[in-house]
Parts: sequence; structure tokens; C-alpha cells
Amino acid sequence: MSTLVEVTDLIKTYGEGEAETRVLKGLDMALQEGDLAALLGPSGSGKSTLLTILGTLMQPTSGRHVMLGEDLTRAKDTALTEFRNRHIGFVFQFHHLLPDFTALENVIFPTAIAEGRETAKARSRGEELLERVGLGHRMDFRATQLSGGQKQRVAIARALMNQPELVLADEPTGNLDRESAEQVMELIGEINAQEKTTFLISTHDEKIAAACRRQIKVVDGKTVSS
Ligand SMILES: Nc1ncnc2c1ncn2[C@@H]1O[C@H](COP(=O)(O)OP(=O)(O)OP(=O)(O)O)[C@@H](O)[C@H]1O
Repeated sequence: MSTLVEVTDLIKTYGEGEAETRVLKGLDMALQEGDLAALLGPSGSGKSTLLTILGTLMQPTSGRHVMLGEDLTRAKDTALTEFRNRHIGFVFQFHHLLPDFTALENVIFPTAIAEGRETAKARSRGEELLERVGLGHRMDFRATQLSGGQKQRVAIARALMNQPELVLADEPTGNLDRESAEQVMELIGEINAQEKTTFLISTHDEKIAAACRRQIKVVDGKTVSS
């Protein structure tokens, strides 16, 4: 296995002067290709901050961030956007689906917008992914007509649309009942095993963490175990 992403001596400070808060305090972490890792830590320890940096949505105050051999620490915004679109998928606690659009439209729209058009290839990839997440029979349902667990499965299909190497999930089961949470986690496990997609999943749920092969803990702005 080779290293997919590595951050070294990561520091992130919010605010200035008296309001300055240092959230990440020299954090080191690496994910190997094919990892299925849980990101744990008390509320406010910096898990979302770390995911946002790994997702290239925010630059660290200092430190190094390398993914797929590319040093992203000093990359320009346009290069980061392109990198993110090609290599990283996101799943959030709240699915962020467009309520009036169908499951299929929700899966293919981000790609269609990035490419400036909706291609037949994107459509068939979207259909294939919805089949993959067990929603082949719900493709034409609007987001509002789906259950919480189904919406989250659509969000996973959407995250996989561009065949990302890394999927970052911020409490993906935080808003689901136990059964739906376990189904979503089972699906993530299957995708990880079959397609070797690397997942990093922030969670407060010990059962979800136990379903991952690795547990990475953030305490006081540093990783303490992995
Ligand atoms: N934009 C911001 N400006 C100022 N402070 C922020 C900002 N974003 C986060 N923080 C602070 O940084 C700290 C870490 O927040 P973060 O959301 O990364 O923690 P977390 O581990 O994900 O927490 P939770 O488990 O509750 O989601 C918190 O103290 C928070 O108040």
C-alpha cells in the first residue's frame, strides 16, 4: 500500500489578536490507499477543521499537505478546485441534496456543472451508482420523497461520481437512526472493499468507528493514535 495523503506539522489558527484560537497544533497524519479510517475526538478538537483542510477547502496556517504526490500547501485556488473535483468526494452530516430535483439529477448535477454540460456518460455513471447504493428503483424520486438513509445513500453516490481516490465524510450518520446508520456504514465498507476508495469518516459514534479498520484520534489539536 502506498501513501495517498499526508499532512505534517499542520497548524490552523482562527481569528486574530485576543480572539486567536489555535485549533490544530502541529498535527501529523497519513492515509494509505484503500484505508477505511474513523476520525475521532472530543467536540471542538478540530475534526471538521482537519477534514476541511484535507478537502482543500481551506489552507492551513502552516504545515505541509501532500496528496497523490502533489504538494497542495502552496497551490493556487484554481489548481485546488481542479484537484478537488478530480480526486476528492464529500459526504456531510446533512445531505445537502437539492429538494426539488430527483435522486439521479442530484447525483449528476455537480459533474454537469463542473463540465458545463450533462453528458450521456455522466448520466449512465449516475444510474450505475444509484443501482450500486441500492436505489435503482428510486432514481426518479425527488429528494423530498426519500427517507433520511436513502438521501444519505444518494449523497454517497454523488460523492463517488468522479471516481475520487479519497472520500471525506463529516459525521455522515449523525442524523440517522441506528438501522439507517448501520446500512450507510455497510455500504461505505463495501465500496471501500470493492473499489479501494479511501474513506476518512469523522464520527462520535463508537459503533461506526469500530466498523472502520483504523481509528485516528484528535486530541488537543494533535493526533494521538492511529
Ligand atoms: N471559522 C471559524 N472561526 C473561528 N473559530 C472556529 C472556526 N471554525 C471552527 N472554529 C473553532 O475551532 C475549534 C474546532 O472546531 P471543529 O469544528 O474543527 O471541531 P470538531 O472536532 O469538528 O467538533 P465537533 O465534533 O463538535 O463537530 C472549535 O473551538 C471551534 O469553535
